[in-house]
Amino acid sequence: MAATRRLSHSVAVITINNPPVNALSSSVRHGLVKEFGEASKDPSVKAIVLSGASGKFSAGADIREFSTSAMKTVSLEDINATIEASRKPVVAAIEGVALGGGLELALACHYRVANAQSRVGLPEVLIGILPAAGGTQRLPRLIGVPAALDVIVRGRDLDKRRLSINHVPSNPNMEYFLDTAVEKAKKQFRGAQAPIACIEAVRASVQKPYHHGIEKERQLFLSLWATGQPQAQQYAFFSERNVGKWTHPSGGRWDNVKPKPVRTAAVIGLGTMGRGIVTSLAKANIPVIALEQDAQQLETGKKAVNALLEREAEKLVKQGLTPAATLASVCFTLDFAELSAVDLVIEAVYENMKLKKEIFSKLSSVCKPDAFLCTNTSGLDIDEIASVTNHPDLVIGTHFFSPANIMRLLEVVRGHQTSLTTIATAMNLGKILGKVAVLVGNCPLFVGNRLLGPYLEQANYLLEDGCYPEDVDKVLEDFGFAMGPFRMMDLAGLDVGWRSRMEKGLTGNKVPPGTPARQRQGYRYSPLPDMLCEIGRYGQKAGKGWYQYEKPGGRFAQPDPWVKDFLQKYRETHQIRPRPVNPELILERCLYALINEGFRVLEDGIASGPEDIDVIYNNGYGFPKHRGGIMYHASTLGVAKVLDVLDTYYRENPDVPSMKPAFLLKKLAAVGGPPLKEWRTQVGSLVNKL
Ligand SMILES: CCCCCCC/C=C/C(=O)SCCNC(=O)CCNC(=O)[C@H](O)C(C)(C)COP(=O)(O)OP(=O)(O)OC[C@H]1O[C@@H](n2cnc3c(N)ncnc32)[C@H](O)[C@@H]1OP(=O)(O)O
Repeated sequence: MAATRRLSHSVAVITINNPPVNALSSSVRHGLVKEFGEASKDPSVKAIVLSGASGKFSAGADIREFSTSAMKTVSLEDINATIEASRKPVVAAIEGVALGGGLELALACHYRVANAQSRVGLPEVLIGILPAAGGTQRLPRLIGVPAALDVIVRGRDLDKRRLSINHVPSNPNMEYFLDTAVEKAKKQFRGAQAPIACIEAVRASVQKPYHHGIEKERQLFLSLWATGQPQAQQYAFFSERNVGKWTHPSGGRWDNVKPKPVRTAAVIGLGTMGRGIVTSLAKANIPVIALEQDAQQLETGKKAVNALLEREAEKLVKQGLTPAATLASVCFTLDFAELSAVDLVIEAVYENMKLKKEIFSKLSSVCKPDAFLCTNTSGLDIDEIASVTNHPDLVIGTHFFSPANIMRLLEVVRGHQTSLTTIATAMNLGKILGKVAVLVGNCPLFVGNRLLGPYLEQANYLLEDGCYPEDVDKVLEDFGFAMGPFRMMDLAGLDVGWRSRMEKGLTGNKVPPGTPARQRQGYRYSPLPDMLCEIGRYGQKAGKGWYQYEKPGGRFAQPDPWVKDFLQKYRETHQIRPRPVNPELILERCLYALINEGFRVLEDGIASGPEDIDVIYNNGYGFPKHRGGIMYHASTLGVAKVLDVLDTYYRENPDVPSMKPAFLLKKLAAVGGPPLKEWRTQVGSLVNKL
């Protein structure tokens, strides 16, 4: 786990060797103590170099050990203290990664050298903890408080050049500076405790001698652990890695099916989604052909892609990296024939089945027979789209999230006939594009958007019952959501859902005459969002929706007196007596609607496990990672409690079927609420509908 070799007789090189990332597991720490002790004692050793095997210094503490007794064995900070106190010079030779405890180890050394490609940072905050092996104490001493806060509280990588050009800044108003940082972190990280603990630990580095600071750092770590947030965030971390290990009921898996290379790709449609997808492919150095239907749209799309690539390039230059993607790797065309040789096509036109089928039928005739055909639909039937092609086995859904060049999530949707190679290729493409790809089954709206339905439904009912958009949004944002449901609807555009409801005959002229305004097929229905769309209040892009904005496309949502008046009149018209709804109830209704649909997705076999749902909702819909995910949160609430609340609500509101407790939820409660990692087994015994 750690071994020593000698250079020039007098230099001992201690190398950490714990594949795949040289995590500082208990065995590594023991190895370091032994090797370092021997090198220190050996009079022929004049200097010690610490390094990592396979081109990686260390990715830090072994996160899997945090909840185990292995943490109680030799502590990293004790090792760091020993290294720092060494009379022989100790040099950290950094390659690859020096993250978290890895960097803290390097900070304890007397000197650090790093190659230009190495990633150096303290990302502990991203898994709910703080750098508690001296990082919050040593880094401010090395680079000053403002720069250290930036690295520690945001979990950012350290900019290597900044270290050399920065002189340690003195700040006459340090307390004010730190208090402001706390306020900012509270707003930015919405309920996450780790960033605040990081700032408090750095505060201790300023106020107290080193050993007091270290003690404060340790206390903060322990109290953070007691909040449960680190466990939740670490579950989210590993879930993101586990979803890559996809399995298929036929026995195909991530490790026994080989993806095909994607050397060239094409994107159909240069709207918002298409532009982002083209940029994403270009960034990954995949030459791409972008196709539009008329010259003007092609030109507009080209300008937009250029602007996105320029922005991406600026970001890289700021990080000291050389941008590889340029407009030169994108070819723009109006001609389908130019797609004849590409390995993979991603269709990204608007959500219309007829149009998508026309395109796929055309692609099937112009593309080479083994080209993979992907659709960026956000919820249409993959099998129906595949049915018009000659090779339905090569058709798959690749649901990107907007902006597609930034958002990390990719839902990979398999149809009934999608081949294993097609799945492997799409999942691998996700990885190449730097996304977290999650394999899901084919059902209306797939996983993420399907979950959104009952959640937004409850949010709308809350307005009917007496709340205002800002009340509901505040509760969910305080819980930690990046955005409440009404701000989110305004951002996405209310017309998207409206058009889909019109197509389904839920609103507009297809609704049978005499249908009550607040009912569809005997169930409760809220026409509120339809009414907003009918008068052009589409949300942010229109300058008004559930909120008002400074201008069309403006970003600052302000509560709108018009909406208040509109809701009051609506309640009067429908003789609804508004009643106060307390924040706990708002949270419960929205959250439990989400959770219940999550259980249904699981029992339908659409997601293969709770982690898949959590990764999708965390990365695509702004669920707070410090709460692990929807399903993880349900497991911490306890399935019995979730069932009880849903049962009560559904008994009182039998006209809201989305709140009828899911069968799987009842089953889990009946078997005593097993831990989340056992839920997959319970689902396995239900019918797999894929
Ligand atoms: C009073 C108490 C005192 C306690 C003091 C503790 C102070 C120190 C704390 C820490 O150091 S916490 C850890 C901080 N480090 C990180 O958060 C880094 C996390 N890892 C990554 O960001 C990435 O994995 C990477 C290192 C950049 C490599 O990325 P890459 O894309 O190349 O590979 P991955 O698929 O992400 O990972 C490969 C493999 O390795 C596992 N893994 C990664 N890091 C860790 C880790 N720190 N501990 C345990 N395991 C780790 C990862 O899960 C993958 O495993 P498999 O999925 O292949 O099984």
